[in-house]
Amino acid sequence: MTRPMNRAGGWRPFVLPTLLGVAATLAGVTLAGASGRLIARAALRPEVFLSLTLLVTLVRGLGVGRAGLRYAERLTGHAAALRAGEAERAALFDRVSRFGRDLLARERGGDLLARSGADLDARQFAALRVTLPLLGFAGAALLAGGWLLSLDARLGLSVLGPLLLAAALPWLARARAAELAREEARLAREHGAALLDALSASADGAAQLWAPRLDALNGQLRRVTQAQGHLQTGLTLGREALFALCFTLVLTRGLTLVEAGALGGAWLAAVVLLAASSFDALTPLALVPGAHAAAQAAQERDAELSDVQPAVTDPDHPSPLPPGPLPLTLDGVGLTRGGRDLLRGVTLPLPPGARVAVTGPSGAGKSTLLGLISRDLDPTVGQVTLGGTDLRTLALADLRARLSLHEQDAPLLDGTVAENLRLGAPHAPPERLRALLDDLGLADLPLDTWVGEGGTRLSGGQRARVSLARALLKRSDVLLLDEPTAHLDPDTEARVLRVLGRECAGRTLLLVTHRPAPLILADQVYRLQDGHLHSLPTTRKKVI
Ligand SMILES: Nc1ncnc2c1ncn2[C@@H]1O[C@H](COP(=O)(O)OP(=O)(O)OP(=O)(O)O)[C@@H](O)[C@H]1O
Repeated sequence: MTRPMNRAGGWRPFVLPTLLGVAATLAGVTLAGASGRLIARAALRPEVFLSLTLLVTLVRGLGVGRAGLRYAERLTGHAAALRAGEAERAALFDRVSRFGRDLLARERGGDLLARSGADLDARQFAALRVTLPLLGFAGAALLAGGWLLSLDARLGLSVLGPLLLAAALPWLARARAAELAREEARLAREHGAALLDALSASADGAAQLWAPRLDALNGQLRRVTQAQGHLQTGLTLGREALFALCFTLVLTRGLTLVEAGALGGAWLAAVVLLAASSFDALTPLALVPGAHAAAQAAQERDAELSDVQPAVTDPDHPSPLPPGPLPLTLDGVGLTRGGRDLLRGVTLPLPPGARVAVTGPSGAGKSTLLGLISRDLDPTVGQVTLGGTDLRTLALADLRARLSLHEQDAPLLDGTVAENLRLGAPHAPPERLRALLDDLGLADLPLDTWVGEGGTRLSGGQRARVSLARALLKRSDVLLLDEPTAHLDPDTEARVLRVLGRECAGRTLLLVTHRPAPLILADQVYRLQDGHLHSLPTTRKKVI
């Protein structure tokens, strides 16, 4: 699937900057010609300098006007590109958010970063880096070529021939330039991903394993950059050689015309400078194939993502959810994951206020069971219902508003403790946040503590309790808690369980745990093994 470049903003915002850019190029070419004529006229007959007022004004006007046009082109061009980028960014966020964490199972962090960095840059500036130079050059070639052809056919061809040949050089080198641009983008993504891996593995010394990989990637990137430099040098040399040819041909033909009286001496300088400045308009063309390839590659990567279906999708016409606590039911749920039948015919009724715990061996699918309820994934057979309605027919946002989820690895967002807590309860007063943290044994953790990426600046136990507090603060009907007391010493665990007992009142609780202590919260305990749920006897005691 291909889309026009700068799809989100369309091409219209780039019309004005492109016209301004072309006008600036033409002003430059005309300025060179007019200056040549002026200098030559003034040098040949200084006494008539005053009669050249019109020419002087034109040269001055073009000098100032060209700078003004170029400035306006940059201003409007970048504004248009940034606006297009803004729309692209929003569209990208929309696409990425449909996948949620699934995307990280699909591609690495470095790839994901490239989507919003290099890819976006390549696409949003495509019009300025590709279309504008091409049109600018076409305008310059038409103006210079047209005028010179009208003066003398051979004079015109002396300029147009080398000029078009020089323009063909980047076109001839386009395959190589595209190959290098794509390779550079690929290596930069690889490098970003390897760097993130190395950073996250740095604590256990495993980063050393990445050092040779990073070195190798650096070396490859250097070689690609050198190859790009060589290509550009080759193109520059070719262009200069053709300019030298053009200059010789124009001068030879021009002098012949002057000698024959077909061309005024003062016009010769104008002709030569006009030819020279037409070659200037060629300079940005050398980067066009690379910029075009980079934009195309970015677009292909984007299309690839657009063509992939996320694990769960929002229904087009979601069913409404009645207010108030609703029964949640897993009804004959089967799930095949990674080629394995992880869950088989699992049925679990969770009426409002039910308190259920699930235990079972590692890898049995306990967290996956919670994921089916939060719709991180859908069952292969059977259904999960809320208030009798299949979750797949509910808007994801509606469903998730009814749930609080504490995950096993308790991921926090890079921000303060208070910011993390407020994700669950945006309007909770600081006193409520403080009191809950104190209850959970986090009296020493100030609300303005910066938790770092993923919460890495906190201990495992602190991170788990901040995540738990976030889940509890959210006023939802259903609490899904995955290992709520992991990382805690027995005293702290007992304290946390007391808080949970209090905060779960009137809410449905489904907790997953390997530890015996949290089972005290449950009215019903199940063991998940070999894909089946087995009910276990419970002896629920009062949580102290
Ligand atoms: N994103 C994924 N894609 C494919 N398979 C996955 C994915 N996440 C987990 N699995 C697989 O699903 C199975 C169940 O994982 P799950 O995390 O639900 O087990 P668990 O019972 O919670 O284990 P533990 O007690 O160790 O936390 C595992 O075999 C795992 O490899």
